[in-house]
Amino acid sequence: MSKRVLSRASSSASSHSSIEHVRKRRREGEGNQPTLWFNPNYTASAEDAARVDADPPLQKFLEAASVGLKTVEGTEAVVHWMRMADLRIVDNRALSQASKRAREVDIPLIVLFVISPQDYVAHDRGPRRIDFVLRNLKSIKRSLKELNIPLYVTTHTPRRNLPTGVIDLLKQWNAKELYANIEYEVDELRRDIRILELAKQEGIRCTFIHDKLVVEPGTLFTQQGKPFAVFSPFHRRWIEALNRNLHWIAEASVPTPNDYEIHSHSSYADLFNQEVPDEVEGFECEDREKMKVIWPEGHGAAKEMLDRFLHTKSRGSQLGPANPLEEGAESSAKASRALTYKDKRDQADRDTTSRLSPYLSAGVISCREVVRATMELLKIKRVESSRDTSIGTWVQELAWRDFYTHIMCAWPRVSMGRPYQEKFAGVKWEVNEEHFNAWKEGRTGVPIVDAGMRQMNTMGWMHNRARMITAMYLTKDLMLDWRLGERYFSKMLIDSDLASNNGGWQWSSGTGTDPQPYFRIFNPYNQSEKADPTGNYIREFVPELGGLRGPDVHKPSPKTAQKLGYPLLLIEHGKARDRALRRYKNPGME
Ligand SMILES: Cc1cc2nc3c(=O)[nH]c(=O)nc-3n(C[C@H](O)[C@H](O)[C@H](O)COP(=O)(O)OP(=O)(O)OC[C@H]3O[C@@H](n4cnc5c(N)ncnc54)[C@H](O)[C@@H]3O)c2cc1C
Repeated sequence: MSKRVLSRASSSASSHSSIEHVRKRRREGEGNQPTLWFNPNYTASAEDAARVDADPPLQKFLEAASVGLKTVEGTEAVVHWMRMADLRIVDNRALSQASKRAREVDIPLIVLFVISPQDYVAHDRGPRRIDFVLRNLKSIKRSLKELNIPLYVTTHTPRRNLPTGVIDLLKQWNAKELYANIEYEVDELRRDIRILELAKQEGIRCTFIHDKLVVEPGTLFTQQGKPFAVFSPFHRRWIEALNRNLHWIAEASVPTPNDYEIHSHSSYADLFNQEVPDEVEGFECEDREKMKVIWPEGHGAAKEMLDRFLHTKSRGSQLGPANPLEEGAESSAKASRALTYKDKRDQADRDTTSRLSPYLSAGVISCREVVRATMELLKIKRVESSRDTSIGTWVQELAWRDFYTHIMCAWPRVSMGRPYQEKFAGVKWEVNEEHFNAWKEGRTGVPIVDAGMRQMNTMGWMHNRARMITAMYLTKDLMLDWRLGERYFSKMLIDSDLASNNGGWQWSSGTGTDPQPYFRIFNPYNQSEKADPTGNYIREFVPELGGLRGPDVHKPSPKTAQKLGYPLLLIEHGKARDRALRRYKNPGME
């Protein structure tokens, strides 16, 4: 097992001191290769995490933003800084406001995107996610050009002086107005606090806007005035507050075109000629052509996928790596996947869910637009989010998306490699590279686990139920550290989102906010029958078992497995379950 994997595979006191040691030696940007010779801290100490929780970066950022400059003079352009989670022109709040401001003072609008490879390393981003960003940027660049708005894409390393780089660009363009949507991750908030400081010194006004979520963080509180740590009461407040404030999901206007003269402007005309790179060094996407077919870029594609989810029924043909916009789906509202979601969503053997997560994670479509679409479908004037209806159940998933980002903002420790429930920091994990590799490659001998992992390796996406099953198998059956799985998912998923991924992993490992304690341990075989009643999911992704029918496909006997060249079990579920219960009950003990 590599040193890096080992260092994250244990949270004992001795391994902490070795992490500290490595941390001291490896400083950001150290060495001569600025892009790749960079090793961020993966696991904060309990003390550091507690300090950050006590004074969360979002709070500090909002305070810094509130004392920023209110007026500026002599600006020649307005800049919208587009980020990793707002890659769209339609219904983009900061872009819309930047455009309004540019029209108000009759100056051009410039859109900026900064590729920051060290941030991608720090967040365990994978090549598919980065490639998806680049593909979307190319599409946005074309659309913005039709509005005479340049999109300027630049690459910056090291990340520690990225704020200076951005402010220098603004100075170069004589732009004293900067607009951006807020990114809620700890590193990004700290970066933006620095931007605010530098901007103030340089007479630049910054406007940061909430855009990622349906309900912004810091809006919902318990009766005791605390952030919610449990989903059900959070969700009750979420839907109640949303229906009282429907303007929260109002559409932001599309940007107004710049004057055509910008194409002959001495400083800005060249910005149109600069190309979006095809790839980022260190993040070359080997299966790009396949990803382009399964996950076509652009708001138009996202909108079409949403429409199909709302108006067409699920198809077995969409089970694997297929083009989601293929012709042939029957169009009938009654057969809509959205209207059968409540009963069918856990089924992985058809495209029962929307598959919009890559688009929502990268902000190719706004979460507000998808909520509005559910209201239009039902022809209602309020948001439906009850568990009793299919649309309501689907909207509730969007509330989960909000919830996990709210959790990260209130308890930033979770994104610093710490469990939400600190008492589980000492749980004894196995260190077993062979088992970890078998899990990653889908060779555990448990068909539903292997199908899920192979689906992600093939498609860059995994069905939600399979994510839960595979994550729980890693942490409770193989007893391997949840952070190893979190990191592997993040690198492989095209929809990787720090808050949702972390929330999903901490839910599955029992270290998170979930009131159900650690002793919820999935039986993977029972789960398999529910998630894959036809067995088609397993047969699609585990071709060795393609000829099996009935219960055998969920649990082939050792003799059958051997005959078919399918791996034998790594561990027996009953024994693994006992071990997990023992270790969670007594953190630190064998
Ligand atoms: C271990 C684990 C890791 C995960 N990692 C990610 C991740 O990196 N990025 C990500 O977007 N989702 C993640 N999820 C949540 C969920 O699995 C995916 O959002 C969902 O499978 C995407 O498919 P869909 O778009 O068809 O979802 P639908 O069922 O159509 O749901 C609609 C949207 O709601 C949101 N959503 C649905 N379920 C969840 C959930 N449990 N938590 C948060 N948001 C949700 C997504 O934005 C999704 O696109 C993870 C879940 C687990 C258990």
